[in-house]
Amino acid sequence: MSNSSKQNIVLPSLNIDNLSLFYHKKPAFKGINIPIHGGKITALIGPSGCGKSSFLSCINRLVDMIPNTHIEGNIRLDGLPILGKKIDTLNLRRHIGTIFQKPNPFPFSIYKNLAFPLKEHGIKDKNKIEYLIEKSLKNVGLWQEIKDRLHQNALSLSGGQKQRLCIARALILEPEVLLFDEPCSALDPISSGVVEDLIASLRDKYTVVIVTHNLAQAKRIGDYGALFWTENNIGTLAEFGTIEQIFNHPQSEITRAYIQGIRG
Ligand SMILES: Nc1ncnc2c1ncn2[C@@H]1O[C@H](COP(=O)(O)OP(=O)(O)OP(=O)(O)O)[C@@H](O)[C@H]1O
Repeated sequence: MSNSSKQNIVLPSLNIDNLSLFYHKKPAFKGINIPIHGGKITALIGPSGCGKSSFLSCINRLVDMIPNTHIEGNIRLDGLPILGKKIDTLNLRRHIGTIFQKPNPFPFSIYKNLAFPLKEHGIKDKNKIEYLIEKSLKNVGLWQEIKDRLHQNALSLSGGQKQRLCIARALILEPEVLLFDEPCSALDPISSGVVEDLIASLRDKYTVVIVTHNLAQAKRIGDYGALFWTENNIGTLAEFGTIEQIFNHPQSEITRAYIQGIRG
């Protein structure tokens, strides 16, 4: 689906209902309720260890790969439950792309990095693959920069280019939801700005959830914000609201103190 046609469809929401995650029976977070609005950017903020990354790993079901984990509660994507053993997680991750903190291109060519997920999902037609590679690189503003070096090793790219390639690799499967786990924190300030602008440009085309330690970034690009906190070493949700509410009219004393840099 092209980005222009995406603008005409309703993007899926994610409903997080009383979600708890346990590692080896110990809760990482408990009782999280968040409505993640379709086509908007929801920024997850909060101190280290309060469960933000673990929360993302429940949405994309990467948590299934960690032994001795247990989830309680529900996550619904466009109303459909996505937890449970019967869900085809490979197919789910076609709809929910993830971009990690450290740009992690595979150690082979730029072309193969982008062709790999397509082949994994059964797309083998060379013309279609080349069309989708060009489209996804254009979507992240990389096409002009690297169109003449598609067969060079992706590890030869700069840090910012690598991260944009990883975003292109997520976009190539045409997901509706994108999860970003501190996508700028390993980048220099200029590359960080380029990637941040790119994420902001995805608003209205994808449902975006971003974990960031950079409060200014959350304020700049978020539509909604969720402050995670810890009580007795267990993650909780201190507050969810519009970014305007979180930063200018917080309802919780914890949020007020965290935003002002007094706590956390
Ligand atoms: N694979 C794991 N096995 C056991 N415990 C884990 C695992 N991953 C995370 N945890 C624990 O779960 C809690 C939440 O960690 P998580 O990384 O989700 O927090 P975070 O808010 O994303 O932190 P940061 O901002 O530092 O990335 C922590 O106590 C952490 O030690």
